[in-house]
This record gives sequence, C-alpha cells and structure tokens, in this order.
Amino acid sequence: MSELQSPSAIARWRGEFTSASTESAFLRDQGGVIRHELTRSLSICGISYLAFALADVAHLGQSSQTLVLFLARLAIAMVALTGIVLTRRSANPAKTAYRAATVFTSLAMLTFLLVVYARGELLLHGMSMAIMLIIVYLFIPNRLRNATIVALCASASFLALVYSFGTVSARQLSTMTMLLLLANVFGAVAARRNARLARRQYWTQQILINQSVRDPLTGAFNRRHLNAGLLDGEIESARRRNASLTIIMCDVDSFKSINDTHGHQAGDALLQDVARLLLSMTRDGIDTVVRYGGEEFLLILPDTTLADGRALAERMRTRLAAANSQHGLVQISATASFGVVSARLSPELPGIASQALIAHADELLYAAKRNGRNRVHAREWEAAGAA
Ligand SMILES: Nc1nc2c(ncn2[C@@H]2O[C@H](COP(=O)(O)OP(=O)(O)OP(=O)(O)O)[C@@H](O)[C@H]2O)c(=O)[nH]1
Repeated sequence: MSELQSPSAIARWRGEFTSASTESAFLRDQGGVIRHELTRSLSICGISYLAFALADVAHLGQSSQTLVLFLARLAIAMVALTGIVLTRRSANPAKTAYRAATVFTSLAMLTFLLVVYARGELLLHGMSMAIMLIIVYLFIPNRLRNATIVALCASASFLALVYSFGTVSARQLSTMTMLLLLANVFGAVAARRNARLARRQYWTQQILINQSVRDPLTGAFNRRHLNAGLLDGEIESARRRNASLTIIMCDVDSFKSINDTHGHQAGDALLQDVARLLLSMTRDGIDTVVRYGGEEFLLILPDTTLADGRALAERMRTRLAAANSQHGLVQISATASFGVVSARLSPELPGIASQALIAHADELLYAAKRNGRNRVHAREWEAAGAA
C-alpha cells in the first residue's frame, strides 16, 4: 500500500473513494464478500421471480399472456444465473458483480413492469415496487450511482404505467408517489451509509496494516515484515521465474560518532534522510527497503543482476556522500558502506535460505567497513558460497 487516504477522501454522494486507485484496491480486497452477497441475492431473486409465475396463473389462467410472462420470468432467472457464474469466474469479482447487478436489476424491473401491464392489481404491485426498491438499494451489491439510476427510472416508469391505466384515483396516485419517493430516499441513504462505512473500515484496516509493517522513524519496512517471509517469498518467486535476485545491505558509517557529536535527534534526522534517499532510488512496488537494524538497511531487488545491483549501490553511495543532512543550523554529512549479493535462481537449482543470503551480504558489508568504509563490496551468490 503506497498511499493512504483520509476518511474525507470518500466522495460525499457517490460513497466511493475519490482516488480511482484506492477504489480499485478496495474493490479487489472486497471481491470475495461482494461475490458471496451477489450469489445469495440473485439466487433468491431468480427463484422468487419464477415462483411468482403461480400468481400469474392464478390471475390470468393458462393463457398466452401467462406463457409470455413465464418466459420473461425464466429469462430473468437465467440472467441471474449468468451473472453469478460470470462473477465466480471473474478475476475481478467486484467489478463483474456490479455490472451483473446493473444488468439484472434493469431487466428485472422491466419484467416487473410487463407483469403490471398484463395483470393490473396496481395497489398490490405498488407495494411490490417499494419492496423491490429496497432490494435494489440494499441487498444486491452495486455502485450506489447505478442502483439509484435503476431505482428512480423504475419508479418513474411504474407511476407512468399506473397513471396510464386511469383506474387509480388522484389521491391514491399521489400517496403511491410519496411512498415510492420515501422508499427511494431511505434506500439511497442507507446504501450510501453502508458504502461509506465499508470504505472507512477498509481505510482503518489499511492504516493498521501499514503501521504494523513500517518502521515509524524512517517509513521503511520493519523486521517484522521481513520475518513474515518477505525474502523467502522473493527467493521462491525468482526461482519459479528463472530470474536474478539481488540484496543490498547498507550501513551508515561511524554513526555512533554522529550521534555523539550532534545528538540523537540529529542522528534520527540523518536516518530519515538516508531512508528517503534509498526509497527514492528504488522501484516503487517492486523493490523493498527494510530497516534491518539501528543504522542498517536491507534492500531487496527482484529481477536485478549483480552488475545492476552493484551499479545501484555505487550510485547510492555517491549520492549519500555528496548529500548533507540539515538539522537545525547544523549540516551533517555521512557516508555508508554496502554489501551486495546477487543470485541467479532457477527451478532446477536448490533454493537459498534467506538467512544465508543476508549473512553473505552482511559479510561483504563488514569487509567494506574493514577496508576503509564508504565503499561497495559485491559478489555473486555462488562465488560467495564457495568462498
Ligand atoms: N539516533 C539514532 N541512533 C541510533 C538508532 N538506532 C541505533 N542507533 C545508534 O547507532 C549507533 C551504531 O553504532 P555502531 O554499531 O558502533 O556502528 P557505527 O558507529 O556506525 O560504526 P560502523 O558501523 O563500524 O561504521 C549506536 O550508537 C546506536 O545507539 C536510532 O534509531 N536513532
């Protein structure tokens, strides 16, 4: 998670995150829940539509109209089934579910209007309409905007149909209009509240996850995140893909004397600057920067050869040595030493234990320290293993 949104970043009326990327991440996260909700709601709706064919028979007898209505009801049940199947097969279930919900609710409302046209029973159907509006807003997962459009269009069409019959008094029609308006308002308000609540919960969860995996001082990942199998996962992924993996161990030189000379707070500020520089020079979403110890950082670079890893460490070393960290009126300059290990992995070769890879990077780092600091020592994993 690279960016965190504040709760105010939820659009006031749409009830969605204003940032498209956060909204997509939210929908990916909620995919399973939304798929489950859609399956349950469309199953109940499809079965109910078919079951109400009995009411058609009771009202219209075994006529051609009854047959037409039955075929329309069957089609709706099929649309529900197709929506469920497509959502279950989709790589992005939430998006597919929303599309399926919009198509299903639109066609279901049209079929309902067809039933009203054939059977009349306007007051009874007015009640059904109100129930259906609540189902559209609250029980079939959809974007609030889509649900509102379908519900308002269906309400207006139903009222127009009732009016065209000419059998309902003006008083009854106005009461019916008010009731449907109320159903729309309450449905939309509740749906909006649900949408915002789900996003607030997701946002809070992301904050907690972020806090549990990040070092509060530098913003780099922490040891807990590394120990949760981060490097093992990268090694396994590189092995499967026949790819190179490079790790860099970076340690600020003579940091104790910086602390002793300028104070602990200045040391903290310097660490923040170092982390900022390392993060800015690595690929967002691909590389990982971990605060491994006090002034020691571990960089995990997938798909990176030894030559590229060494060149990156050299660039980092030069940039660090040239930069000054400002603390109050004091400018602090620092250097760092680097140990770089690269491994070419493949499914045919045995895997590498993450601790062994880190230990080799550490050995190279301390060789760089022994040889005078402010330098990069790099080696291929096999050569390092043989050494
Ligand atoms: N300001 C600050 N200092 C820290 C932090 N974590 C560790 N340190 C200090 O970092 C210093 C590390 O010192 P050493 O391990 O002796 O290493 P060094 O002085 O950098 O020497 P070399 O690594 O050999 O170049 C210690 O004095 C720690 O107290 C931190 O979060 N903030």
